[in-house]
Amino acid sequence: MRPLDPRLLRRSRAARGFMVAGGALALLQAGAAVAFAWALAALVVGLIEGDVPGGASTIVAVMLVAASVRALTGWLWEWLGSAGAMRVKAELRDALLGRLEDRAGRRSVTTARAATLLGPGLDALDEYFGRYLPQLVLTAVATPVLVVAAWTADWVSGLILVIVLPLIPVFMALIGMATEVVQRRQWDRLQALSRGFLEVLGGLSTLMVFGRAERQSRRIRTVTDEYRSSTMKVLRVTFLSGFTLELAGSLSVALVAVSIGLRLVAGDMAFAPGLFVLILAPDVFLPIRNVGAAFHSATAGLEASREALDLLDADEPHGPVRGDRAERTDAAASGSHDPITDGLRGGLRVRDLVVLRDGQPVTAPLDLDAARGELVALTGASGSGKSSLLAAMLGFADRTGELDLDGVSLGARTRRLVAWSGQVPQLVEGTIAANIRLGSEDADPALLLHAAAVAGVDVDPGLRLGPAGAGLSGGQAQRVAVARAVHRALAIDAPLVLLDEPTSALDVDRERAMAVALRDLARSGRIVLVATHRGGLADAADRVIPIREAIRA
Ligand SMILES: Nc1ncnc2c1ncn2[C@@H]1O[C@H](COP(=O)(O)OP(=O)(O)OP(=O)(O)O)[C@@H](O)[C@H]1O
Repeated sequence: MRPLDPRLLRRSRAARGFMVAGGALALLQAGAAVAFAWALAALVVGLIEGDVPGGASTIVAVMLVAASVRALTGWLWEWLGSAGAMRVKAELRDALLGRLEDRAGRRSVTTARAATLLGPGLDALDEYFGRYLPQLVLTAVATPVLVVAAWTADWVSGLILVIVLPLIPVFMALIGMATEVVQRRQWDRLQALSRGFLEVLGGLSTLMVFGRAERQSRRIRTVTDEYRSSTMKVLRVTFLSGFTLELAGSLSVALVAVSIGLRLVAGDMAFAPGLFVLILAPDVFLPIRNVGAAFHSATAGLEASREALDLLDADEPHGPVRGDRAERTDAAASGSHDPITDGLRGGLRVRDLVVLRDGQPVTAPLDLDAARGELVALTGASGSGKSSLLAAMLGFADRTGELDLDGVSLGARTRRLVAWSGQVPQLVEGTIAANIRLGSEDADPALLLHAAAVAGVDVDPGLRLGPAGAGLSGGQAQRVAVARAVHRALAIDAPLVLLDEPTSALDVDRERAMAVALRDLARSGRIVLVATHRGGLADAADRVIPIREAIRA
């Protein structure tokens, strides 16, 4: 495990700032340590010899200033550590969220992994920045200054320090190798635990109905036990390595002390430089010993930041064009300046569109043209790819082929132009009105009633829903979700409205009413594209596009 991942410095401005400010603080701290050791040695020797150079009060003042500077730098380190951790976490979270949004719908990053990484994973950077990195910077910057000061006073002690100091990093490297394995195993276990919890929570009612809840609790118990035992293993390695490093540090200081003692007794050395080096020697080893002690509490942060950086550095897939990259390519080819707003012409145009999931085609090639004002129905067998086509239009799934609206390539970057409701209503806790206005809260309040009327919402907009929108029937929830998409379409004047199975839970009369209302919505100057199995909605559409199933290898 590397003590500091250079990618962190490359990626994070805050981390670079931390290192520069830390370097300056370390120099200040080293200077204060040298000044304190010199002043104390001068005072003691002066008092013994009856002649304090410059006067005892001056020396005491120097000692007080040096001690104050050390205390101040200690406090500044605390502040720098927490501020640095906060900023770096925010930067990494921001970058990761951006990357995960690009990757939405990909299986490579599971929800549990993302949640663990973004939450407790990056929180572990507090220890890393708060305790470990300050000591690492001190070791890199202050230790050489202290060694040079000791060498200047007594070259033999300087030489001993130069010989024994590298032993500690060697021990640390050996311990680091052992730690890496146990730490990675523990991180994997934590992720497995989160994954298990998330799956079980998501499907709890199903598991209970099918009598599988007990088996799942046994599974969680097993994973928890494994996590507990791997935590104990990490702790064992931590204690052992702490002991080893303390021993190595103490023996090294003892070596310097013994050599000085022998030479003082033999009269080969003056008392003042000997005392100065003796006072300074523990300070020389202190940062490196602290690095060892803080290393283990920081490894969780190191491991999480490694994973975050791996994810950020992961190569984009080759071959098939990803949603947002397709936009850029198409925009460049058409020479357009603002791919989102320029060149409004021509409605929806789809050529040879194939949606990819995990790099594999899941739809047959599709051609489609739709003009503004049209209600278009995508129909086809279950699994033929209707939802996947909508996902590609939203930039949630990779695709090949051309897909543009009014001459602008559709995908992640144009998502804000599209109003959408999915197959599952996905309502949130709060009032029906808040659910409908979600994301467009500033819109004209009159639009709420308009959208509710289009979607046939007949429940009181002030009614409060429970967590995950609990409190409505399936059909009611579906209509609220459609109302939300319609509200957004009206609020942002979206040229494209995508609705996935908007009438699947409605009776025939309500379906007919919604079909008419959606056609009217289209007539107001937008394309309304619905994926549907229902004849009633398809019959009302201006255009019906049958989706063929992809031929799979
Ligand atoms: N997230 C995903 N990852 C991988 N494959 C997927 C994913 N979602 C869908 N698929 C696959 O893509 C194909 C098309 O699925 P899609 O949901 O688009 O079909 P659909 O026509 O909307 O089906 P339905 O009418 O049942 O909703 C299916 O074979 C499915 O297995």
